[in-house]
Amino acid sequence: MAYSLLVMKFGGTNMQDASAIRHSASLARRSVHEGIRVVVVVSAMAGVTNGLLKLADAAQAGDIAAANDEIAAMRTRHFTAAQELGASPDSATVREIREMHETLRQAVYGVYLLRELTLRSRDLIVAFGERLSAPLMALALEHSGLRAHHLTGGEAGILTDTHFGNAKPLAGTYERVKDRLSGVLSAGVTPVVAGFMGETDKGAITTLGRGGTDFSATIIGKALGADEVWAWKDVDGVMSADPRVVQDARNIEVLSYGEVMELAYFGAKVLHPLAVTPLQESGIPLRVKSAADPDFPGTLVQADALDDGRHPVKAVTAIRNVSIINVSGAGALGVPDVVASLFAAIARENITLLMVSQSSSMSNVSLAVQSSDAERTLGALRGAVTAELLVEEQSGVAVLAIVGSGMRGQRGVAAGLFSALAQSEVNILMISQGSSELNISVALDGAQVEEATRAVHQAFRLGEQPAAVH
Ligand SMILES: Nc1ncnc2c1ncn2[C@@H]1O[C@H](COP(=O)(O)OP(=O)(O)O)[C@@H](O)[C@H]1O
Ligand SMILES: N[C@@H](CC(=O)OP(=O)(O)O)C(=O)O
Repeated sequence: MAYSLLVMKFGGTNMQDASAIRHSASLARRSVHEGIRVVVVVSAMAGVTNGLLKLADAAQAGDIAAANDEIAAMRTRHFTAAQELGASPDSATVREIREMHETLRQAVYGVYLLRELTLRSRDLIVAFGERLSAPLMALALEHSGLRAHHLTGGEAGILTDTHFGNAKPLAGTYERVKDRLSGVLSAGVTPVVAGFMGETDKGAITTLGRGGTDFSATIIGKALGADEVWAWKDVDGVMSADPRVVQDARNIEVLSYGEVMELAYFGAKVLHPLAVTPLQESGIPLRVKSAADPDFPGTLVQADALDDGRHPVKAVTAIRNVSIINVSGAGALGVPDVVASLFAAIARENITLLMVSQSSSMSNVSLAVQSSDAERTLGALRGAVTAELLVEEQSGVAVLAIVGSGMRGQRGVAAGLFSALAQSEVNILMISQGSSELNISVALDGAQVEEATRAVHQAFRLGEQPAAVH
C-alpha cells in the first residue's frame, strides 16, 4: 500500500537510551524518505514514569532527599542521552532539559511542603517523562537529516476531561490536533509529540492512564485521517500470550479492534485498553511492529477479525494483583435496591470492575477489582450497605482470560478451558463470559497464574500456525 501519512509511536524501550532513540529515529526517517509524512509520538525513557511516581510519593512522605536524588539521576540520564545524540552543552535541547528538571524539582518541592499529592499534581509530575523524551527524539531526527519540531500533548491539541490519572479526550480534540499539526506537516517538518499526556481547557496537564502513549498516537491518527498508526514495540506484535510467560507464544497476524480491546483490558500490557477506540469509527488500522525487525509485518488491528475456524481462541492473558470483594448476608442481597446501591457506590468511586457474579441464592455478590482499588472498594461498599451485610476482601487473586472472535457460537470452548485448568489442579474462584462472546474469564489463585496460562496456551494449541484464511 502507498501511504501518505503515518503516525508512529515509540514506547519506553524504544526510547531507553541514545542508541535506542537513534534507531527509532531511523525507522521514522525510512518512511519520510519514501515520501510519507510521519507524526512521531513518544513515551518516557523506560523506567522514568515509575521513577517519577516513586519520587512524588517520597516527597509526599517527607523524604525530599530521596526525591531530589531521583531527580538528579534522571537529569544525568537525559543529559547523557542528549550528549550522545550530539547536543552541545550550550544547545537549546540541553537548556530545555535543564529548565524542565528545574520546574520538576519545584513541583516536587511543593508536594513536599504541603505533604499532599493530589491526582492533579501527580499528573503534572509524571508527564515530565514524556516532555523530556520528546526533545531527545527531535534531536535524533534532526541529526538524521530531517526537520523536526517537538510539542507537549496539549500543544499538539490533545484536550481532555479532568479525570486526572485517567483522562479521556474531549470531542474538540480532533479538530484542534488537526489544526495544530497540519501546518507543521505541510511545512515539511516532522512533529514529535510527547505521548501519555493532554491538558484540560484550563491548561492543567492530565495523563491518559498507564501505557497511554498508544492512546495519544491513535487520537492523533484519527484527527489527521492517517493511513495507519504504527506502534513500534520490543516484541514481534500482539502475541498469543505474554512471551515472558509462555515461551512458544506466537505473533497474531490479524486481530479485530474488539479482540485487542479485550486482550488489553484483561492485562496484555502490549496496548492501552482504549487505544483502538479512536480508530473504530474511521476504520484506520493499527499495526503493532517490532523495532528489532522492521520488515516483519507484525499484527494488523482492523475492523474485521479473521477466523480460520480451527482456532476459536487466539490468545490467553492475565491480570495479576486482583482482589475479590465478597458481599454476603442471608437474603438481603435479593432486594434489588441493595445490589443497585452497591454498584452506585462503585460508580461514584470510579472503580473498574474486572468481574462480577451473584450467587443464585442471592446471598452473595462477588466483585473482582485490582488490589490497588481494594481499600477504596471496601470503604465504598461498607458505606453503602447496612451492618447485617458482611463485606470482605480475598487478596492474592489473578484473572485469566481467553480471547477470540471465533468463540462466538462455538461449543466446547468453556469446557476446554475448565479441563485445562482442572488438569493443572487450578481451582476456579469466579467465572464470567462477556455477552459479546469475545472472551471467557476466570478468577484463580494468583500463585498459579503462570502455570495456568501455559496450560491454557497449550490446550488451545495457540503456539501453532493458523490455517490460511481467504
Ligand atoms: N499478548 C502479548 N503480546 C505481546 N506482548 C505482550 C503480551 N502480553 C504482554 N506483553 C508484554 O508487553 C510488552 C510490550 O508492552 P510495553 O512494554 O508497554 O511496550 P512499549 O513500552 O514498547 O510500548 C512486551 O515486552 C511483552 O512482555
Ligand atoms: N510512560 C507511560 C506511558 C506509556 O505509554 O509508556 P510505554 O509506551 O513505555 O508503555 C507509562 O509508562 O505508562
